[in-house]
Amino acid sequence: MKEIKHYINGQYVGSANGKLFDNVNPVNGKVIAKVHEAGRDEVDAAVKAARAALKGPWGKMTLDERTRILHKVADGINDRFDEFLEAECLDTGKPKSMASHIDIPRGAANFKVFADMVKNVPAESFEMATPDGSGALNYAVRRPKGVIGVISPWNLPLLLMTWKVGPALACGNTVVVKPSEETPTTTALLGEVMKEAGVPDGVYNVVHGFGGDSAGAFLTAHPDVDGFTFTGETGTGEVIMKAAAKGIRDISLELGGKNAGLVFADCDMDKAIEGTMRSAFVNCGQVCLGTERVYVERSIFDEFVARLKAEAEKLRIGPPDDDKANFGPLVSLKHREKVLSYYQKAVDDGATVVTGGGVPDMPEEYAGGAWVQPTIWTGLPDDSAVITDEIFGPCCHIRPFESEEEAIELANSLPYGLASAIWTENVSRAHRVAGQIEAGIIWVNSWFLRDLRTPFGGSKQSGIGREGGVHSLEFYTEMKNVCIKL
Ligand SMILES: NC(=O)c1ccc[n+]([C@@H]2O[C@H](COP(=O)([O-])OP(=O)(O)OC[C@H]3O[C@@H](n4cnc5c(N)ncnc54)[C@H](O)[C@@H]3O)[C@@H](O)[C@H]2O)c1
Ligand SMILES: O=C/C=C/C=C(\O)C(=O)O
Repeated sequence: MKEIKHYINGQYVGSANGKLFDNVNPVNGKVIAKVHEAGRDEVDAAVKAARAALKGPWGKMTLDERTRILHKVADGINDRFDEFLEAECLDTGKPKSMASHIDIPRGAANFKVFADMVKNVPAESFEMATPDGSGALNYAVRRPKGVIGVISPWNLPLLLMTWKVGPALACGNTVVVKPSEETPTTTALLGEVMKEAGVPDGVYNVVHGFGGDSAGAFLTAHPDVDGFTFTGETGTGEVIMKAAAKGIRDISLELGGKNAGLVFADCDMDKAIEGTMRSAFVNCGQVCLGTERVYVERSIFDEFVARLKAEAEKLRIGPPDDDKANFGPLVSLKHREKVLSYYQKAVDDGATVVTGGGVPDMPEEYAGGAWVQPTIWTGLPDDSAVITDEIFGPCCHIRPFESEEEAIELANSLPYGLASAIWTENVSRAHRVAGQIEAGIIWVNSWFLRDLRTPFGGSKQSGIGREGGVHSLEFYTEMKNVCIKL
């Protein structure tokens, strides 16, 4: 059986404690690899290697050399596109048609975009007067933050990990990555690409394992890590924030959401249906930006529900290799248990199940997989846990609203504030509503349309800080002001 090892100081190494855990294919429940679980020793070795590389070749490299190497990393991902695609789809079960358009290309783009960006960011300077009349000049320079701990989730594994590693390395930092225990493979494979591209040993390190009392906790407790960037659940974010407080380490947190879609009667219904379909069901609903609460203006409510139901029932469930399939399984049976508990809760709370609500019949070979039906509800009270909790499954609840004010109030009613989608052809309304929604990312007549130069992150309990564009550079560098008395 294939083994997935840590990548430390440019070498693949196993765990000294001999602990291995299963990597399971969610399409059929079969074990596809055994993964080494890091103990404190491996985490310590990875942090030491990262510190040494920072002081060594990586820290001494010119910006030109560094960014040229990062372009080679991007090219290396593209050269081995099929291997990355296969690995990502085995770990997650997601359709190849999706991963080949989103996950893998973004894995490469995350290196290119930030490599180019760091070369083009101006520094500040201020001239000032002094009492003696000679004046002074201030200028700011950016320096790498240091060793960065990267902790990433399973839903878009390569995309979300490289979204952090790309800018971190472009800014001259070194990293220790702890990928999700559910999806270790592409993060491990990237080590080979780093080596081939000429990234010095110790710059990119990977330790595998779980969160609490395992690699994740050991990494966040390690005193020689200078900052942490984390994407995952809000509750985990709180734990990591506490760990980072020890030693006053900086954090960037991209956390959970319970995003609202607002559909106004003046929308283009075709666009609203297409976008809401994607936002509720793509990646089997496992996208932090996804819409689990859909609010629709009363006059078009019945038509919208009927059309979304018709489209959801056209989704084709199947494994990654099925070219026609656009809907895969959830990431694991454990996650399915959670999603199904909300499907049950919806019924208990009096929902009308418009479509789905259970587990689809699958052929024998996929019976052990984490399959679940795309599901739409109406009729739930606003305080049902189905409406207030992030489910992270292929489901949404649709509720009518009477006025713009009510729609905004409903959208803002939860402690999350990650993303929102507004569907209207009225430009004034679009600006007005976008201005009042409490979320870090607002899409108007679109969803998950990404320009990597833009600020990305959540407000309220959906995160702290922004990544993307210069905001990533803000987090991954320390600014230093030099004041020269003339
Ligand atoms: N805001 C965003 O940009 C964004 C993007 C994608 C996913 N998410 C969120 O991620 C969640 C789904 O991902 P998940 O289930 O993998 O999240 P998770 O929080 O369970 O795990 C994320 C990572 O944290 C690690 N971890 C868990 N406990 C830890 C601990 N005590 N110390 C250190 N590390 C620990 C895990 O092993 C994993 O690598 C959802 O809530 C989703 O909304 C947010
Ligand atoms: O599941 C969450 C998706 C996050 C997407 C990004 O971080 C991105 O597109 O950069």
